[in-house]
Amino acid sequence: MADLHDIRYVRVGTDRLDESVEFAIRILGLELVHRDSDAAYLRGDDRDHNICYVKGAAEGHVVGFEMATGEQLDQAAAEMERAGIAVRRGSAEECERRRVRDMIRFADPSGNAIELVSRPAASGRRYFPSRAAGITSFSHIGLRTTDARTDEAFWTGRLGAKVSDWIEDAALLRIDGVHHKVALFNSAYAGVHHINFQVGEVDDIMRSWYFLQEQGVQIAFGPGRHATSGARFLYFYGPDGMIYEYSCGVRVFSEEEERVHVPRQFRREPTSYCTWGSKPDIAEFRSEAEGSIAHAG
Ligand SMILES: CC(C)c1ccc(C(=O)O)c(O)c1O
Ligand SMILES: [Fe+2]
Repeated sequence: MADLHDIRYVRVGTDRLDESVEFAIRILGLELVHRDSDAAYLRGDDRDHNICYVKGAAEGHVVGFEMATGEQLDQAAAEMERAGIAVRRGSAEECERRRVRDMIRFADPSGNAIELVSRPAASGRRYFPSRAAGITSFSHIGLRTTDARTDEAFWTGRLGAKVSDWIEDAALLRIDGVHHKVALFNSAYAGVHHINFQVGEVDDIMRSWYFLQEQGVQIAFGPGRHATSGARFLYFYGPDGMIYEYSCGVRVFSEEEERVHVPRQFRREPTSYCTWGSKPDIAEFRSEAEGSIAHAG
């Protein structure tokens, strides 16, 4: 079973490259690290980059995870091939574009493109935010799933993730002490649902809430507090309908807490998503059956 060290990057194919970069800098507060005609690399922490916007929506969404060693990467590739999963080794050019030494690529059962990488580039320059959003790190992604139970089995059985909690059948998955690095999100199609950045404190969330509204940015959900991780949150829309989340105070398990933690089952109801009473403006919640999250008090 693979042992994912950490989430590393998201690659977002877009037909609106300039707009996405502008939004990431002016609204989100990310630092532009590199830009060429086909791609733009941005970050919200000291790593080389966290998001790479790639020219062309056909490139789709890709999530990259770091393996601690090249040997572990090779082992993960071999294990997955033995299990009948189609694994492709990245070319030298693909590795260069991702600033990694080595990589493999495969899909989860929903069809989400996943990359495992070794020796991603470190950066000697500290993160220089483009706006005072208070971002401290890139932390997790919301990942669309068309079959939450099957994807959960893949992430836990093949990739070594652990379930921290469920909301209905959608698991919040951890790969280290942080409550989750992948939040499965029920959907009719695959792809990245949201990209999360941690901010320092709840004041950052509230300041951004006012700032985003002033800038005419559509708020998707919040400000609120997740029942599951305990994090205070704010979700908002960027270009192409991509959702970004700022949150702070996500639960971090100690080794002892991890050892004894039993995942909690939350029902699909408003208070499972937000203990403060905020209502989401998110398509999947709107299209829920009558009487569920979009409608219940
Ligand atoms: C609504 C999504 C899937 C969700 C649910 C819970 C948390 C959390 O506990 O922090 C999230 O971060 C989410 O994105
Ligand atoms: Fe999230």
